[in-house]
Amino acid sequence: MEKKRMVIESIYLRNFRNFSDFKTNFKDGINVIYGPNGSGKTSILEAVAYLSNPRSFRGARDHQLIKLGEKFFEINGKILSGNESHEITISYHHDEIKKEKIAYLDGFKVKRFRDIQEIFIAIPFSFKDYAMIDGYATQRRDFFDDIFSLLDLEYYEILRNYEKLLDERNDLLKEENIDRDYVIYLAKEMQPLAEKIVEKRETMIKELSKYLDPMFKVEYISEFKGKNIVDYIEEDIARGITTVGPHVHDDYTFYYKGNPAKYFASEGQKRLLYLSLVLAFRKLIEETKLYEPVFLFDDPVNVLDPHLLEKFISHLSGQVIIASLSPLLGAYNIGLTLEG
Ligand SMILES: Nc1ncnc2c1ncn2[C@@H]1O[C@H](COP(=O)(O)OP(=O)(O)OP(=O)(O)O)[C@@H](O)[C@H]1O
Repeated sequence: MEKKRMVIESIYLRNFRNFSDFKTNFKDGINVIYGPNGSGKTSILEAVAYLSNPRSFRGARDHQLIKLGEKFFEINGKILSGNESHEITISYHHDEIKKEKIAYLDGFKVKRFRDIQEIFIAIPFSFKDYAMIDGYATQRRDFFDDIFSLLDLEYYEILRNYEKLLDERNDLLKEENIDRDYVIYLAKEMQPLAEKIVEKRETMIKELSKYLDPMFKVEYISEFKGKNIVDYIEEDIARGITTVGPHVHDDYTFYYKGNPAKYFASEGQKRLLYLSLVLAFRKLIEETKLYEPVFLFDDPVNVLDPHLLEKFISHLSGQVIIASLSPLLGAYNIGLTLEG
């Protein structure tokens, strides 16, 4: 079956980050948004990604995306999805009276945000994220959770439901008079989801590993596996938080030539490892999905040396949008000034 190629043709931003009113076109193939620090390069990638998955890939809360002093933002994108033209608009309104996020597809209100992903998928990678190799477990979990959510929509749903229950349980555990029965009930609801998360992480890391450069290896270790959330109720009550689950101690370890990358790999090798992960993920999408998404890369030019950058660009196909401090040869360059 022919792949559904996804392309964003233009974007129009209102009150998004530093932009009051901004429009640009994109070409199919490689696009480079270039401009000085603070001109809004990453914000444009963030807006494109938001059209596909309405939350900031930088971890910002929605209200932080609204231009300071304003009460709403709106992102509008013209999309080519296979042979069809579509228009996606997402607006977020935030003031004392209401907080409301609405998505429209071709002028009609969308019931479930994930329906948009049938039309448009844009996958962001921030090359600064290679720091997660040395960083906290939570950064590594977030990195893989994002990737796995794109590879498997069921994983995304399970994770979302688990996190909702977790938030609710953690709020309850902080109360003075804890409703013990309900806290236990929530633990029991969370347990099967937690087990499924671990199972899916194990499967997907195996799949991803097939495409990783053989110099590198990534291992997923779940300390939660075999545990039951409900058994830790006393500790949870004492500490006011859910202390076990795949959100706590589960982690990923990277290896370079058989040794833990964190301690053995040079900075350049860690960057190469990150690049290899990105390309492995890309390959996996190519092999397993019936669509060709748009890839968004923040700052590869700063992180990769010219040789790696060339290698990276030679692997790219489909539509790609890169944020960079300077224009790149052979790309469609979109310049920004500091005013946006
Ligand atoms: N909610 C907001 N309202 C107004 N301005 C904002 C808001 N959020 C961020 N900014 C500003 O928007 C500008 C653009 O930020 P962005 O991270 O997109 O820049 P960039 O071009 O990617 O920079 P760099 O090259 O330094 O990474 C920054 O000056 C930032 O301080």
